[in-house]
Amino acid sequence: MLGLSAEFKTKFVDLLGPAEAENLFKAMEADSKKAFRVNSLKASQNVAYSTSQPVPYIPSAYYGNINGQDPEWVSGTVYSQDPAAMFPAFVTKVHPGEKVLDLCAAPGGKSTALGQALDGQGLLVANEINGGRAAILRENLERWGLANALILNEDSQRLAQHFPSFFDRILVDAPCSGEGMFRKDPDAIAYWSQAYVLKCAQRQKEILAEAVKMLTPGGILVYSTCTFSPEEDEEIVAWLVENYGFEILPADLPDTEKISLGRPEWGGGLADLAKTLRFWPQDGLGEGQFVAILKKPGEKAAVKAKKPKKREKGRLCQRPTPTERSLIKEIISQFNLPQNLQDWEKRVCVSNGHVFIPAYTGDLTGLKVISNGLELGLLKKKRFEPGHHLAEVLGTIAQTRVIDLDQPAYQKYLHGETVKVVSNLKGFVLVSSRGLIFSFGKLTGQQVLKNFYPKGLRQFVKGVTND
Ligand SMILES: C[S@@+](CC[C@H](N)C(=O)[O-])C[C@H]1O[C@@H](n2cnc3c(N)ncnc32)[C@H](O)[C@@H]1O
Repeated sequence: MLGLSAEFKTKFVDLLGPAEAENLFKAMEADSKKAFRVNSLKASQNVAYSTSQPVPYIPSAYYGNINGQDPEWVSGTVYSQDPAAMFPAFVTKVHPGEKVLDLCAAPGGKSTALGQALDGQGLLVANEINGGRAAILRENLERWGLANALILNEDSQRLAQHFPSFFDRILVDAPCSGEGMFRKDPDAIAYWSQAYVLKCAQRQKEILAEAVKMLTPGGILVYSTCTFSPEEDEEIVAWLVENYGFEILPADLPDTEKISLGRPEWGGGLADLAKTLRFWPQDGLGEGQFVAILKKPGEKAAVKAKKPKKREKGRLCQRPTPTERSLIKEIISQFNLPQNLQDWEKRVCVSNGHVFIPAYTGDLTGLKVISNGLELGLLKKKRFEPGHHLAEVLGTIAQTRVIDLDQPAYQKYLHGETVKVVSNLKGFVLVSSRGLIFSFGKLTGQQVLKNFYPKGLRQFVKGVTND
């Protein structure tokens, strides 16, 4: 038994009527639905999981459980996600080349989908206010093979000062009272009260007020929560319409019993609230979710990034010396490069030995940057060592310098051991298992594969998310 409070039950009996409320309470007692998305950016999407039960509407998404030790997860070929939580990024309808902000991004389920839709062109800014969660966000985005993401650990107010009217699309997947997560996370039940719902609603308005400033006129704001309370859903959307003149857009999904609509009567009678989406556990698609698509008034105008001052520019991007450049090239040129990295020599920067290709070249002064673009690797004394992020990005196209490990060798490698292999290759190679690239390694003359799987990730192998 979940132990729903009397206050919660009374509230939802009043809202839904006794019969429908009983359906909701019953569904909350059932097992949660598990699903995963397959990463269309990766060269091999050959996953060993069953794909016989697709999630409706979402491309390459299937019901089923995944294991965080499997090469599918470790190589960023799949992401474990609640099926209903796949919809906010899907209905954001990102196009390659756009500037997209995921304002409340960690652990990154929705950011992986937004970045994937950009297909290597344009910019994804993924922001998370909590430092520990921002670090996990970085791991998940790197694993996904995204080279064009700027990851920030900021508060929405400070972000808004840097990016006025800048983004074409913004997703605000807001912190909420989490009623839709009750069956996955019983702690959320203990935490729930009507006072907490109202506190969350206030925080959502504060975050959204900053998001509005960062959206270009005519831009798209997608607002989502994983909660059912109208104070955090329809009422918030009605507030956006009333205070900022947003237009509510339809999601354009074919009718289905598995997706319900927003309730105009729960948001002051605004008829267009019926264009918003509600996912209830009793509808059988996934956990609880609310999604609204909103268009900001005005015509789109091209907005350029704030240029860094000359002094800052030099600090942000120092070009490698000719010697450093040839050390980097010697390694990089051994691998096939995806289209968006062909011109890496023109864009490469060095900062404290870190060699990277920035996703964003505008002014970032004063912002907490977790990572900017693609980290190619590290310059050490007279050598260049390619980084893990690069291995994940190289996994997006076919490669020839690859050592594929069988299951026992793969397990050893994940735990940081060296493994013996039979190969004529020497030096840096990509390492895969079941054909899924997940790391760099270095082959010595003795056919020993030295381990380059990052130490921090070795502990995180079990850390599969399901947000
Ligand atoms: C619902 S979760 C986001 C889940 C995420 N979108 C995903 O799909 O993986 C909300 C996140 O917002 C963060 N958050 C809370 N207040 C914030 C703020 N003012 N600005 C940015 N993020 C915030 C929380 O730490 C939490 O990680």
